[in-house]
Amino acid sequence: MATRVGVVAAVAGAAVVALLSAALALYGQPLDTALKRAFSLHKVHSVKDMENTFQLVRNIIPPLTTKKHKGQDGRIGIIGGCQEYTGAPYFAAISALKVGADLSHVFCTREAAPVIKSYSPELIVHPVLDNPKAVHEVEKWLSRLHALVVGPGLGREDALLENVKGILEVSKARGIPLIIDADGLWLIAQQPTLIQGYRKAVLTPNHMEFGRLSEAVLKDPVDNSDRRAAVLRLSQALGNVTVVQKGEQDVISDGEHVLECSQQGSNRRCGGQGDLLSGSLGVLVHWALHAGPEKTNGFSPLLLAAFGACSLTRQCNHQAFQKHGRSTTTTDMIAEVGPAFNTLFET
Ligand SMILES: NC(=O)C1=CN([C@@H]2O[C@H](COP(=O)(O)OP(=O)(O)OC[C@H]3O[C@@H](n4cnc5c(N)ncnc54)[C@H](O)[C@@H]3O)[C@@H](O)[C@H]2O)[C@@H](O)CC1
Ligand SMILES: Nc1ncnc2c1ncn2[C@@H]1O[C@H](COP(=O)(O)OP(=O)(O)OP(=O)(O)O)[C@@H](O)[C@H]1O
Ligand SMILES: [Mg+2]
Repeated sequence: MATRVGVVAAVAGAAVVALLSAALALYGQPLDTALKRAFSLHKVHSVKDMENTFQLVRNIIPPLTTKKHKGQDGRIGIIGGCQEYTGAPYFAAISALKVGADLSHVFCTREAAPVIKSYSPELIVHPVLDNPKAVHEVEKWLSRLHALVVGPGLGREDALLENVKGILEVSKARGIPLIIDADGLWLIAQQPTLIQGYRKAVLTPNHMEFGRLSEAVLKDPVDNSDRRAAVLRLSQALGNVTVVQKGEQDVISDGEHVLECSQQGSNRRCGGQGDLLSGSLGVLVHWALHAGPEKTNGFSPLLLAAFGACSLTRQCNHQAFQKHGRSTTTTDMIAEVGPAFNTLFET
């Protein structure tokens, strides 16, 4: 299989950093250069790691039983959808359902709502995001939601971003897992303190978004020569917020470990694939946190969820490309969510 998992044994961070700092003081190297060296020394690539990680993802998938009521396998909220972008929140919300969530809510602007509703009768759509009481309108639903995906198709209008700031604050106060994507990451790049130290958050930047975030948080340009070190460093600087840098390989870190997902996809890069990823991740994060430590074997639940969502998105891309080639679109990928999920996780 074409997946490689690079598990960077990141060791008890503080002790290592202290040791390195001391050593570096002697040799006069910058700390981050040495950290990169140290972590690349600990890299392990093996089929066994890959299979172990897939097995842990399989462990977090809730069984389908006759005893459950609607909602138990996931109630996911998407914050996004404005005049320009209605496809992105739809892709994220429908992907959450196709992965296995029971209910998927979209909180969008008034004019985007009828459009998004018209794509699918399966989605619950709230036209509240440009309402002066948007924070209150979303907060009313938070006790019923297991995770929020913030950003697909949100746009960058100041008034909307101000409302989303409030939504992030009330969600954090309730301990709701947050997946921040697309224009949600634009907001975080303006104000990194909004997410600083919140360990139930996963950021899913593409190439551009990662550059903006890194420059905002670390105050220097990204070093693209070592993506693992760059992702690890950003996660650490954000106080161990999990970061997924999407690309030719997806690089995932919680500031302690680094995983790499290179599940075979295709060379087709149509828009919306990132939305499929963030919507899927909303469900998998809920499942991973709900599964508990005995199922995750002490591994970070968010890291496992991210690895699962990346593998799934890439497998959907691979399968859709087999059928549609260059004409593959995200809608074709969404049709592959069920079969791809079975291929990867239902053994
Ligand atoms: N159908 C829809 O409604 C879609 C809406 N989308 C939304 O569009 C908004 C903006 O997202 P973007 O991702 O375009 O914004 P970004 O500001 O991150 O990206 C800007 C542009 O950079 C380019 N780019 C990407 N990777 C690059 C690389 N490796 N090197 C150089 N350039 C690169 C892309 O062409 C992209 O258009 C978000 O709200 C997003 O959710 C997208 O999700 C796509 C689908
Ligand atoms: N060069 C690549 N080769 C293989 N897979 C890739 C490549 N670039 C991105 N991907 C995959 O595509 C998915 C989406 O990543 P991408 O960088 O396109 O996100 P995005 O720009 O946020 O997408 P969106 O259009 O939804 O906003 C991820 O699962 C990633 O693994
Ligand atoms: Mg995106």
